[in-house]
Amino acid sequence: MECMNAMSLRASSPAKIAAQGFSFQQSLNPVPPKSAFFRLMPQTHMLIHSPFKQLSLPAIKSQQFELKDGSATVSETKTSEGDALKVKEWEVGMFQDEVAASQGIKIRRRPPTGPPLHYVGPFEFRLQNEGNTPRNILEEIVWHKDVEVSQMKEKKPLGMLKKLLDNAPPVRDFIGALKEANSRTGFPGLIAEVKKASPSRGVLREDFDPVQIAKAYEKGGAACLSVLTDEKYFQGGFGNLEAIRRSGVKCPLLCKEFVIDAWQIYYARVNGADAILLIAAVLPDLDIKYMTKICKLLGLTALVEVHDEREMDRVLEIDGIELVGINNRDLGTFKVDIANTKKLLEGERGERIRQKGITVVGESGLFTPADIAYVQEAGVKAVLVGESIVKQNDPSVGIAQLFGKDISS
Ligand SMILES: O=C(O)c1ccccc1NCC(=O)[C@H](O)[C@H](O)COP(=O)(O)O
Repeated sequence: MECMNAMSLRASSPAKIAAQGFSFQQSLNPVPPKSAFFRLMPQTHMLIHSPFKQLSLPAIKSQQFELKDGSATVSETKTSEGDALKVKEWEVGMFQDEVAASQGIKIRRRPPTGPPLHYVGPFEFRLQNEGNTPRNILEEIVWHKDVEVSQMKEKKPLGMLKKLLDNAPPVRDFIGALKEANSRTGFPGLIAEVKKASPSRGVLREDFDPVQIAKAYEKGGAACLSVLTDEKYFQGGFGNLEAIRRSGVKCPLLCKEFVIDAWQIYYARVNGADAILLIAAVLPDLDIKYMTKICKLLGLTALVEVHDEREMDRVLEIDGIELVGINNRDLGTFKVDIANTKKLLEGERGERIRQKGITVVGESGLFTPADIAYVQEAGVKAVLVGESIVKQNDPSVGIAQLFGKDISS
């Protein structure tokens, strides 16, 4: 399929490059893996063409060659400091993807190859190819997030967020609230999701008032709330998180985001989050490790989400993880199967999780008391539920129906 887009390049600046991807690692690790991400390809560089960012053609005068695999390369005839930084930024991206792939992560963090260019008179076109087209919805979300976050960071740099931290509301104990609810009710502690829409289910609730829904959840006995902050794919927002926090709702709040950059953790904290989601299908081990440390530094709980055995095994190798979510939904295909929770908690793996004292959350596709009993039997101490309760006229009644019992007191 042919897609006609103006040629574009990623915007880069030393600050942006420093703030992207590895910045937090550099700040915490005195010896960053320089050799890896400052490795330069001699003479010839592929250019990144972001499908999301249309920027003016920079001052690289280049000659184009088409490779056998269909990707285009250009050889520079003139370089500047800015151009060199763009190359480095691309290399950081490629390095991240290589590391991620070696850990079984299929989600690429950014379009890894530039599309072939075609010239028709004065116009430049590009063809959609495997390299510049997201493979599934999760990859599309992550690529979009990459652009969104760099724009947000320009408006509110980390230094500004750090100053705002002084006035941020105190953090509440997310895991403590789940455990307390579990021992009080005998059911898994409920993380009730404030979600207007999702890519798999479309709009779940037209009359969506996040504060009203949050209050109903609290009244119905939710231990914690999960607030979708992604605007494009879930019709959520940080405004919702902030408004719920300001409304006086006492349940600790999970910022349900697609985190790809440590900056987002600070941003979540400033906007009233008590916990944040880290998705193992997106983040390599080192990112999870350092982001977990940043969460601890800020007092936030990290909910590390896995979907399969390999992701669970990776996460179990990382020290300091206290809360793990097993998503029953495959975020690439949307297939939901609650047996996934059971599968990942069986045998030696389950034993290891218990030994490590990790609290496990069963996530997605829970609709009935039988579903709750099934994942509880499998070993979860908490559940994360969206659709089945957010769709009810009165979400507090929805909670009672989900558990087959009033769990509010
Ligand atoms: O739900 C989706 O369509 C989706 C697509 C891509 C990434 C994440 C997605 N959902 C996040 C979740 O898994 C759910 O919001 C959450 O676990 C609650 O699930 P449910 O109770 O089934 O609404």
